Amino acid sequence: MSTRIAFLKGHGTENDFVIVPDPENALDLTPAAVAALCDRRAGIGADGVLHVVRSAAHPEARDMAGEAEWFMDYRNGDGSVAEMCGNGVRVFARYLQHAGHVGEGDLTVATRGGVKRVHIAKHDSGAGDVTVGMGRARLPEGEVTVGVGARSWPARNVNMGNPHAVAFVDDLAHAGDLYTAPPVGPEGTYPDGVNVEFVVDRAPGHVAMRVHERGSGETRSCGTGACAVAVAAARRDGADPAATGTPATYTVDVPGGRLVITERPDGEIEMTGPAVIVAEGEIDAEWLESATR
Ligand SMILES: N[C@@H](CCC[C@H](N)C(=O)O)C(=O)O
Repeated sequence: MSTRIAFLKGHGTENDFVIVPDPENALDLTPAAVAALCDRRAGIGADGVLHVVRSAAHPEARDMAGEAEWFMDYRNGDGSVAEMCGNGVRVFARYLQHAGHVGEGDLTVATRGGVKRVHIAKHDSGAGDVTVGMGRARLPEGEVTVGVGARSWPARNVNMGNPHAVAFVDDLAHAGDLYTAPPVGPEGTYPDGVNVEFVVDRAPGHVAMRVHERGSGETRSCGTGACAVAVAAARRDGADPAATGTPATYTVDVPGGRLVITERPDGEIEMTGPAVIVAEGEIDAEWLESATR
């Protein structure tokens, strides 16, 4: 009988992940293995993989081991590595709770974007029950442009640890089928690729978005994207918490649900939403090996 690798499946506002617990970092999770796991027809299917490793056992996280016991080694569905995944951190925390590594309340998670503080609420407030401190947004100078077919829009360049281009549009249908990455200019602005958000207004402090994620295609939600959208919407609306001392809160509807984002006067951004574990199982190691050959 071939070796089995334990996995779980989870999602946050339908941004879905294969979770692979590997505390001692013993698995060789190559880009091809990640892509095989995320394949929605031949694999388990997901937008990305959450490789769960003890910080002390991962070369990229060892420095954070004193602050956070667990490292989220996040990979996009095509096997590429990303700096951060906002929904991923919330689902990662839910997994740690599910596995009995942590309880409700506060915890820390090491990511490539630094140590993130997470709070798992005892009761769902209605907005979902896992909150993550996402850190500060960076707003690099210079306007970018996003295009779809014959249309193009000015967009805001927002960095949430990972890169985003946020375009306000009249109708989310104008984003088209999003089967391929929308072109973003000027060329060379995002040498490592970019996540692109299309946004419409729903009401004051309430927007809706679609996203094309670097490395995953169109997804049903993107946490870092929703934060980038909230910050872009706040600046467009003349709200700058650092300047006014007043927090700015935006409700961001995504195809897979709703996220609530608050930017505090110190610049810290908090995101709240649901995070769910839906299944557990075993991967056939031989299949994974052959799928990556
Ligand atoms: N879905 C994620 C973002 C995942 C990484 C992104 N595709 C990238 O390459 O930057 C989120 O919830 O933030």
